[in-house]
Amino acid sequence: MFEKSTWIRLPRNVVVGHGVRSSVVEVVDDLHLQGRPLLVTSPTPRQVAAEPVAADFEAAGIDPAIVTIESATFDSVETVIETAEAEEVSYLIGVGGGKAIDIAKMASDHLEMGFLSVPTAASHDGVISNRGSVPDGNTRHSVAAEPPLAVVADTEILAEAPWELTTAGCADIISNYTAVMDWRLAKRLKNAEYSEYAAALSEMTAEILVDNADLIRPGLEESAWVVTKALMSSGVAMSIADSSRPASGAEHLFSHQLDRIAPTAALHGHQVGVGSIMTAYLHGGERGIWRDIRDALASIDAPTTAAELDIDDETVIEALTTCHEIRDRYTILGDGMDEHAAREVATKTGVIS
Ligand SMILES: NC(=O)C1=CN([C@@H]2O[C@H](COP(=O)(O)OP(=O)(O)OC[C@H]3O[C@@H](n4cnc5c(N)ncnc54)[C@H](OP(=O)(O)O)[C@@H]3O)[C@@H](O)[C@H]2O)C=CC1
Ligand SMILES: O=C(CO)COP(=O)(O)O
Ligand SMILES: [Zn+2]
Repeated sequence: MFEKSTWIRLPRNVVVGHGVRSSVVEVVDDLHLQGRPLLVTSPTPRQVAAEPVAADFEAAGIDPAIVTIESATFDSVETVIETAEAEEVSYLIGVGGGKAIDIAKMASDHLEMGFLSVPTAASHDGVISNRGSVPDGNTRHSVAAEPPLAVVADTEILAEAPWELTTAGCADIISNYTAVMDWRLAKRLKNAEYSEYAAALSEMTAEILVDNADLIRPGLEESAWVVTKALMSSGVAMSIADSSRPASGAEHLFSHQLDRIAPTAALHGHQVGVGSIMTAYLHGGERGIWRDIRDALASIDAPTTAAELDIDDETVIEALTTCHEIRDRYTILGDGMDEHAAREVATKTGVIS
């Protein structure tokens, strides 16, 4: 008997472009959302976008509530839940980088309310995804959550954000190459659940971004457009797979481990990019695509070395040799790298000196 089934959850409206911040109220109307929104934001995005969005609601005769969170923690999720209940809001709007959007996503899941995603940085592919990522004990990776009802990505705001946030988003996309290699390996060796459509979309997204690398330049709004479309496409791949597998392999394990052990972690996208150089080497050796990944990262000003991440060499080795333990996800790291092998791959790829 045929027993396969799939349920792909995606936003209904995705609005990307110059000045679309002022469309948030219209998008809410189009979704037939009633009542007050709670804007969930963090300090800088509050000034950049949440205050203007709140003013747009007020002008439309809707009184929005607003809560500012400082850190990606379950205490922040709790604060948002309490505020939503106290203010008697009907839906949430996450306005910010990955932190604010993930907190809004997790809180809306708990509250069984819809939420909208309004990114202020093109820094990660969780903007549209059905994954939420809030550190929980020793866990740093994402978990299943609701996707946003809509995404409103204003390229004017995204282009004015610090350039390194955009290069982090690019690196998060470039790392899809190795994520998909790991996924295929896990399918071959461990019969991991696999979606050819999601894998193809994820790889194609990385390819289109790399092919358009010459359009990705500081101060160019076209860059925000190219990167944001790629972030959306990668997030959709995760939703099709109902897993972060298409966009997260061993390079993400490496980054999650750095978040735990490095005294000051770098941006998520930058860490996974450097991880991807090394895991590409592990997949293909000298003749593999690791140089292409490194050169693509370098061409858009993303870090390619531990020094550029401001992380010391020994922390890189510790993360490489221990990160296979942090999640039940088979990758090229198998049951772990020994220290000599880790030092070799990190040195040969120039990640450490
Ligand atoms: N759910 C998912 O599927 C995914 C989730 N993620 C998660 O996303 C997070 C990474 O997101 P990231 O955006 O890098 O992290 P943050 O949200 O912490 O943002 C990084 C920094 O950028 C600042 N910022 C944001 N927008 C602007 C702006 N327009 N101008 C100036 N500064 C700005 C923030 O300010 P401030 O300090 O004021 O907030 C913060 O200091 C990680 O936690 C990662 O795990 C990543 C990929 C997928
Ligand atoms: O960052 C992600 C995809 O880019 C999400 O992956 P994780 O599930 O590893 O957190
Ligand atoms: Zn990522």
